[in-house]
Amino acid sequence: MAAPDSVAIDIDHLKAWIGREDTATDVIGEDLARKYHAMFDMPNASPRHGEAVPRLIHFCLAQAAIPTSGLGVDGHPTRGGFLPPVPLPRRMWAGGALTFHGDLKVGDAVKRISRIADVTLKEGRTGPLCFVTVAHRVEANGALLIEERQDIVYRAADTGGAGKAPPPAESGSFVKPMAAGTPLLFRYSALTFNAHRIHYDRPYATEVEGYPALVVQGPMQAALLCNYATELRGVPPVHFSFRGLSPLFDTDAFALHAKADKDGLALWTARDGGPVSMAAEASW
Ligand SMILES: C/C(=C\C(=O)SCCNC(=O)CCNC(=O)[C@H](O)C(C)(C)COP(=O)(O)OP(=O)(O)OC[C@H]1O[C@@H](n2cnc3c(N)ncnc32)[C@H](O)[C@@H]1OP(=O)(O)O)C(=O)O
Repeated sequence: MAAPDSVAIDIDHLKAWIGREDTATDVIGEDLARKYHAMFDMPNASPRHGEAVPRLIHFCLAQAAIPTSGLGVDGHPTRGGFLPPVPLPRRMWAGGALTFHGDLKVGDAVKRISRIADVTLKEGRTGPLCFVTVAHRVEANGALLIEERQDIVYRAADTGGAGKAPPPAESGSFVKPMAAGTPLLFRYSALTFNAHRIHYDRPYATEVEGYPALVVQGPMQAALLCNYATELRGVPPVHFSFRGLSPLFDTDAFALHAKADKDGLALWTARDGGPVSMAAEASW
């Protein structure tokens, strides 16, 4: 992709999307619960009707069934519908913060109400960044169960200037080695109905967006960390937040790290010898 010298961004036009709403519904089936557990090698391989499902499984729910002809070059729905038409080519999931008011369960009829909460322009070390904040409310059977802030970032085309490498991550008090690998990335993209090509199309990820390999999904790293927090404490967190600090690639061996902090657990992913990729906080 030819990197434009500069991209004109009409932030007032993009801010006109603030307040735009979208509502979608779904039902948590036994099939999804089974596949989600299998994808992450979790115990309880066949959750039954009425059983609680893992935190963050809702990223798989109520995804927009946009016709394939309605996808843009990056595999996401063409911008300018619910999400504003940000003219920067490279989208990433930057982070999020969630409060859980209760458990989602197999069989729940789920409604997600999403609203564009903010659109901001920043200058990062890697160039211009346009953040779109989406506020989601997830209800099941009429009760509010999840309040979520989702941060999406759009970046300029790669110009080869990645900047100074961040320092290596420390090791946690608890460490769980992981291997991403393409089958896991594929399964996560498929279960979330997310066709973003940086996660499965290696020529696109490397030659067009300029990454060294396939990019490990941010929400998947968050889900792995949230599952790890649940495993360490024995109960799922009430508050969970996460922020992507540097990309993680499918070619990396990486680990989940955790340590106690004053509010609960600090968690992070990092490739062996590499910087923090996804930093998270869990509290109960
Ligand atoms: C699914 C899916 C997509 C994905 O899953 S993509 C993979 C997951 N995401 C990532 O791997 C993101 C990793 N993070 C980065 O690559 C960099 O942090 C990023 C976002 C490119 C920004 O790096 P910069 O070095 O250019 O930025 P600075 O650190 O200089 O910060 C500039 C200002 O931006 C704010 N900021 C930075 N990162 C974040 C963040 N993650 N969340 C919120 N805000 C962020 C930072 O605070 C600075 O703000 P000031 O107000 O202080 O200026 C899919 O698409 O569906």
